[in-house]
Amino acid sequence: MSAPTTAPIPTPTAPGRLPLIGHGLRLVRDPLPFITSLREHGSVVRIRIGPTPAYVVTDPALARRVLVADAAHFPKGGKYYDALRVFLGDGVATVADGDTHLRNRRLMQPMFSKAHIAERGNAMIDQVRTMVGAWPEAEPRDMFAGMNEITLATFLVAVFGADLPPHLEGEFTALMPEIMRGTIRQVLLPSWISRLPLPSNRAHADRVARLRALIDQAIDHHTDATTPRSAGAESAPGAEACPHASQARRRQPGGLFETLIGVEDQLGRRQLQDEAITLLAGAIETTGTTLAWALYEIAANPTVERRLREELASVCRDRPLRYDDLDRLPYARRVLQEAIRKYGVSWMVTRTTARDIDLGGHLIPEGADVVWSPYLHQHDPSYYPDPDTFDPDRWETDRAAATRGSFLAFGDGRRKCIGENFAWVELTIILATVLQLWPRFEMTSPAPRAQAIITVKPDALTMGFHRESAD
Ligand code: HEM
Repeated sequence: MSAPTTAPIPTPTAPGRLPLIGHGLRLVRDPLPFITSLREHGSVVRIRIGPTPAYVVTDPALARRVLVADAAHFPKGGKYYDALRVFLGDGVATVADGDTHLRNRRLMQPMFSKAHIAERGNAMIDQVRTMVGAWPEAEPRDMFAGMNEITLATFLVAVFGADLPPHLEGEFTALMPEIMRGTIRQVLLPSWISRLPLPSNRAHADRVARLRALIDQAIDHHTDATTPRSAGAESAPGAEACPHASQARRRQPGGLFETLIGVEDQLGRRQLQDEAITLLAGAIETTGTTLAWALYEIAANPTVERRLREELASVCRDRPLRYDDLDRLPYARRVLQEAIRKYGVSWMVTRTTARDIDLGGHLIPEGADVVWSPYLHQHDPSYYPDPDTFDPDRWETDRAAATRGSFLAFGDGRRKCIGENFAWVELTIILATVLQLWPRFEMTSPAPRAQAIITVKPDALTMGFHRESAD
């Protein structure tokens, strides 16, 4: 950060502002065209959400300054995170920047190391095979809801182990969409309305309380299920190199959450609950939406489908997918990356300014909301020619260089997505398993429109799956 040495560049205000609501209506009615249109007006553009100004960063190099180089001056905070905290508590995604965030993030990081995820890989594959294999043939499936269900179940198996009582998974599945809707309501409405004793506010609070109780049961179940080994038991080769080696010796391998339970004395039970809820909220819809879009694009692009199936057949032959196969599926990775690029998945993420600050010559006042948008950058034609075209080959090494650091789907810097490694593993497992178990699938609804709510989701998308291929 540096104080401006010349007069600040005047920051343009986006056109179409209405009295009282500012750009609120455009953000609700057509958020994606609106947010991508801001690039035409400058690299930092002022919008108004109601009476409050917010500064949208349209240049990915400046977004990186916000997230990395000048991150200390652009902390997380503001109304949006206050509303999320009602649901997520002080989990790693919502807790303010500072020592607590750094410490908790450091304690959580080993949970998502490649080695720990690899230990859960085959259990995740089993779970996905069971669910995807049970789909009734040819019956139209709602892909957004269906993919969220699978990502939730896979996440639970990875994090808490394979033997959670079935009622927990069922209740999580029923509660999460309602809670997400209630949370959006609270983010959008003035905070005094969220505090009124309205039936909708009470119902939201009851659901959040129920989710907390379920999470607590999952943690207890996990702790009970992990029995101590006998004193003389051999440890796994290489276990000493792992920072959680003593924990691994004490317990049978369970889920990824084991590493957090191992530091419960440092975090406390309430914090463990907050972290589990945060991970649940961060993990499900992001990956579920990506998969729904990827399958839609595959159904719409026969060449992409053929290349995916050829790659999978060359690696697995006729046997089921194994964890070790995942790194040998580069085309599947490019397809998934392109689905994430084309559809966002996050379209609006916020920071506040800790002081008056110069950003690319624009003076942003202390306490202002600053918006950055992976979706906006990933649709910038100067980095992604023909951005509305689904083109997995743009991620081939020689062409990918042209994106020059503008791919910010997982964020960057100190608040970068902690679940990125996990997301790639889970996405690849689910995509490959659907292709292996269903030789043919097709759209059974008209082409969906992208709808920006929490993630950029399809407004309506159903598909049918068939055991016989077309030829
Ligand atoms: C396609 C999948 C995913 C995408 C595109 C995605 C995207 C993001 C982005 C953009 C951020 C940064 C937000 C910010 O800077 O304010 C983030 C943070 C986060 N993500 Fe993800 N995410 C994905 C999957 C996951 C998964 C699977 C998990 C959990 C297993 C997860 C957990 C989190 C958490 C806890 C944070 C907050 C990190 C912090 O503030 O320190 N995400 N994610």
